Amino acid sequence: MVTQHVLPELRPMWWEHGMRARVDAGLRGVFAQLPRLVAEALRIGWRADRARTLVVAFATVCSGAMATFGLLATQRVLIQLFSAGPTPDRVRAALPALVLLALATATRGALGTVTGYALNGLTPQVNREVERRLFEMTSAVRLEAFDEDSFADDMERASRGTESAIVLVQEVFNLLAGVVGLLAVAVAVVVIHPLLLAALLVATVPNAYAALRAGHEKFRTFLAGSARRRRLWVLQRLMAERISAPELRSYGLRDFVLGLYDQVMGAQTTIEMRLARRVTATTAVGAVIGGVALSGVYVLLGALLVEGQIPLAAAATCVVAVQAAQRSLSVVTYQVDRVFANGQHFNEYVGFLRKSASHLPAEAAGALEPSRLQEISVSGVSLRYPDRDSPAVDNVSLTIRAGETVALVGENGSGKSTLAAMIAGLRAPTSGTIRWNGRPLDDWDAGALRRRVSVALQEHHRWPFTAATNIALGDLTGDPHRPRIETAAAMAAAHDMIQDLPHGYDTLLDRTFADGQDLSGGQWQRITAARAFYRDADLLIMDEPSSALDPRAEDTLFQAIRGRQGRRTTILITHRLANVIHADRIFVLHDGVLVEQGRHEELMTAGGRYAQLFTLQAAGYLA
Ligand SMILES: Nc1ncnc2c1ncn2[C@@H]1O[C@H](COP(=O)(O)OP(=O)(O)OP(=O)(O)O)[C@@H](O)[C@H]1O
Repeated sequence: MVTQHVLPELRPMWWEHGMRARVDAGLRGVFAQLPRLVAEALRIGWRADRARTLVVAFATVCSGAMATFGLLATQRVLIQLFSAGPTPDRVRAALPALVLLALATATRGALGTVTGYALNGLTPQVNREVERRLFEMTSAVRLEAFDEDSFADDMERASRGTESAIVLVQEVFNLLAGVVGLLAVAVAVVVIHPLLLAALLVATVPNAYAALRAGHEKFRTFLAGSARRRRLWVLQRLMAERISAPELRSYGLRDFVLGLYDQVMGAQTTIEMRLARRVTATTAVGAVIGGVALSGVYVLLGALLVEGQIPLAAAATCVVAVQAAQRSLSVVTYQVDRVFANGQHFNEYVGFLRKSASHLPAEAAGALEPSRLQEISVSGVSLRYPDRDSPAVDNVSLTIRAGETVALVGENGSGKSTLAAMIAGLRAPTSGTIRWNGRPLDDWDAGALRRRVSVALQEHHRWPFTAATNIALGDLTGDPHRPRIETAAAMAAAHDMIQDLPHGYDTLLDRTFADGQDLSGGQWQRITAARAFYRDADLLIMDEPSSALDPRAEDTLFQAIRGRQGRRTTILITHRLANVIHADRIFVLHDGVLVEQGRHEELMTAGGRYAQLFTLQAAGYLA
């Protein structure tokens, strides 16, 4: 079997975008973008905590100034020590410069501590500010945003981009520290002897260029390995996770998956090894050029010394300066790469926020407080999902009056859930209008309207909270009320089951946490129904509430639903047609179109699609 067919090309991971941008931009592109990224990092820091950002910036620059002082003081010390005269006198003469050197060194150390302290305080604030803005956006966008193929990917990358924000800030300050350090050395060297600046450049620039090129090759290597890492990630999930473990064993898939591993990894490892050799070659060439250049500088210094152009002290200081410059330069080259790559991740975050703004609900045209439900009317409503040729719901019109229990039935994919989601206000129709008490849904205050509707979705979520909280989530307008929670649970046949859990209603329903428990599919479905009952809503929408329930639980649930009839309004979606016999009206959908409607007896007499489905199902029970 060809691996490509089993493990086709996977989507790039979030971090690969930054890497790819780095490789594509090349060295010149990286430098062109640096000023914008530096400005962006400073802006984030400034927004999160002005005082700390100022402290870090000030300490970084001062620390550079101290480096200049330090080098100049070093030279003064050397001049005094190399001057003529008895040794004790020379040491005494060097003392003031030595004190200055010690002071500059100590101040630099102190400034480093101040910078670290301020940055540590800045980190949680930047993280919080950036993350909160993301969550404010992801929890506000319309549901339709999630239908877009790229949305989930963009969000994944954006959420990783939040982690890059503080890294970007820190690295920009590191970069600034490196640049200030370099300038400090340059200033000190010029003050000592202008010619030494040329020597300094010769000794450091070739090495720096080689380091940047090697960095470029390393990025390419990393990128080449990304396909391997993505596949490894998939294979790891298949071979090492709980969810796939039972099937892996029951079908004896171990050798098959290990075979896939060998194929994928064999090819990838060869590519990576080839690139690794190139990185080593570039680094080695860089090191040789750097070494030769440095020897040249030392030869130049020797010549200047011999000809008496510079004093011995200046030559010695220059050696110290070259070493300091090399240290700063390696910081700068490393940070340039890091700032660029993290800047790209952060760009993903900024871009996501910008793009998502187009998915935010329109500012409420009307903010009317909705009145108690009297009637819902659906007029000529259609919805077409993106990338779908035919509409999921096609020109449907119907009316539901307060107190009615109506059922939406039809085969898989006929549009029942989509129609219910539009009635619940979770999705906007592509065309047509849904009215609540005669006014379009958009006229009402969206939050207030939602509070009057309770929805048990087919694809319900398993919230990682206790059983009690899972039910109380149905209505967070007041404090959770235990007797009310238990009543809702009893209506959904969940009460006894919850009491049997190790900590009853206080059992945590998530195995990721210590002491957490998992429930069966049917047990979760009971909790979901209980949550919907807990919200005492005008309109209850239940989408396939009993697909995983045992007959006894199903009976309890439908009794509770029938108990609402005449008092509250219920929309029921189910394939178990025995449960819709008592509905006030049954709407039959087929390929998104409303093809029949009426009471059970009327539809049976009509002998249409509903009658066929019902008879088919009933025959199964009688056989
Ligand atoms: N988010 C989505 N994006 C694209 N197409 C979708 C989406 N949700 C549903 N569809 C498609 O819309 C059509 C109607 O789906 P819907 O879930 O409303 O049907 P249903 O009648 O509730 O089906 P079932 O009985 O299986 O629950 C189907 O063809 C389905 O594939």
